[in-house]
Amino acid sequence: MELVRHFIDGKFVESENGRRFVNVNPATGEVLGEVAEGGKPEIDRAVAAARRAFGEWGRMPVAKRSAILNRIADLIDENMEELARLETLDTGKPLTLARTLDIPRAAYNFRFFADFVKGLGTEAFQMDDVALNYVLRRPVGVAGLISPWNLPLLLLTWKVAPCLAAGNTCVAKPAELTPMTATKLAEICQEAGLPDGVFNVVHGFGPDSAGSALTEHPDVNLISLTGETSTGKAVMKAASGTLKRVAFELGGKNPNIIFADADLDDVVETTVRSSFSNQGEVCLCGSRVYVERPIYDEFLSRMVEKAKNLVVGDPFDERTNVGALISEEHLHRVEGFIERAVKEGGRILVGGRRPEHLTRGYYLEPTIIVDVDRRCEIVQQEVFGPVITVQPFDTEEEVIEQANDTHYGLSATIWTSNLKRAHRVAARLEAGVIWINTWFLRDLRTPFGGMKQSGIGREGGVHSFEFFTELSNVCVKL
Ligand SMILES: NC(=O)C1=CN([C@@H]2O[C@H](COP(=O)(O)OP(=O)(O)OC[C@H]3O[C@@H](n4cnc5c(N)ncnc54)[C@H](O)[C@@H]3O)[C@@H](O)[C@H]2O)C=CC1
Ligand SMILES: O=C(O)/C=C/C=C(\O)C(=O)O
Repeated sequence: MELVRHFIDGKFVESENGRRFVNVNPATGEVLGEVAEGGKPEIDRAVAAARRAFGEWGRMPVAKRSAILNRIADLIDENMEELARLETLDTGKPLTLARTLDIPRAAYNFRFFADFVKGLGTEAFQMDDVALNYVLRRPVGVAGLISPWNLPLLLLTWKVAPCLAAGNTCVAKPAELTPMTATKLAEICQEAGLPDGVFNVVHGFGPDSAGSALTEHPDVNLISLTGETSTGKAVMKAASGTLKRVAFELGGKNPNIIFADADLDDVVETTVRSSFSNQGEVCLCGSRVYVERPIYDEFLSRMVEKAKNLVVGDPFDERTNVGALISEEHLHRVEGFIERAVKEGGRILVGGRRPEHLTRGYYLEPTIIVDVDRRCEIVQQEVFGPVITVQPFDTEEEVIEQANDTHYGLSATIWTSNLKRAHRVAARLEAGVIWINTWFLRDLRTPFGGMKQSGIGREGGVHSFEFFTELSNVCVKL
């Protein structure tokens, strides 16, 4: 792609001051192109355009809005190959994953919310023969949607689709490391007939840039962010000046709890995925693996074997399982976690290095670390890379206590053939999303989000609409 531009009020534009930054392909380290670097002036223009468009879009009949959103979904499907290629160039993720997860889910996000909004109801309460209360639901206004680099189009559309379905307009601020599919989505929105100003994209950085200008803007009503926990804290402060409503999906340090009676073939196959898919750059990855002692050794030997056989390399090669990490800086960050884990007594069973056969790009071998203490940094902090720790446990009580012992609370996985135990453990885990004998199986009607420092609020189904709509109670005296 040549220059990646902003999309403001239906036009692809550069920044007023002409500033740009470079976009790097993490699989090669080569420059892919330049990106317009937005700041306050671009955010001001985009917010003004979104505010102007709000009246007409918010009042449009739901069926008409829904038809436009379904058209966007169709066009995402039609542009599948190009979108998948752009996502792989930007992120370094395997093309096979972009084709099977990221882009199909982006289309489905639009289709799902376009349909869901048509069945959305409200409440009514009768006070005997005295009065009737009914509730009006309406869009809130202009939303700021801030997304991360790991699943760029999937996570951007997870916000844009319900936001627009509810009748709001928005300014999206994609992650600076992965700008391309957001601008392609703008082209698609235009082709689908979305009115100018309803969806705007401003590229740029977070602090002192487009991100902070958006979160501080007095005419933005809502901020939805997916990103790091520390970013959530900064955005909350910035948004407090004008008391914006916020929804945050933040980091995770998710426990994967494996009891001895689980189906080990299934466990190993899925745990390889939940540890290393998308290079471990998924907030839902089960990076802390707890294994009941009787199967600990066998589990480890099978996992090590599988991890060694994963193909790390060129994301465009269909045989590749693990692509490149997002950036050189992130690769150093992940390597730093591994080094400190070893200093704290951890033992690397497999991986821990850059693959020797890859001389450029930001690759890391899938890594399994054992013999770590529960207080080690690697057990407590989100790494966001292809790195897991594995620890044995002896009792249900002990593993629940360890699983809950971080300040995160995003997701958890439980493996057992004893369903009574599975339900009992699930009820005690401090996590917003819990899987039993599976991982990353998503039903978009369900609440999605984190407890503790993993987030504020829930997205999905009616929960997205709770965030993206205002309610007014009307009390009528009978
Ligand atoms: N809970 C969840 O669903 C998910 C959480 N994440 C988390 O995101 C992180 C990886 O993504 P990154 O892009 O590095 O996260 P990040 O927090 O650095 O950036 C996310 C977005 O926020 C923007 N941003 C950063 N600082 C900002 C500020 N002060 N004001 C306004 N905007 C700001 C960035 O430009 C980017 O668009 C991981 O830590 C991961 O846990 C990622 C995906 C999903
Ligand atoms: O399925 C979803 O809606 C979200 C999935 C993944 C994340 O949020 C994440 O990695 O970051």
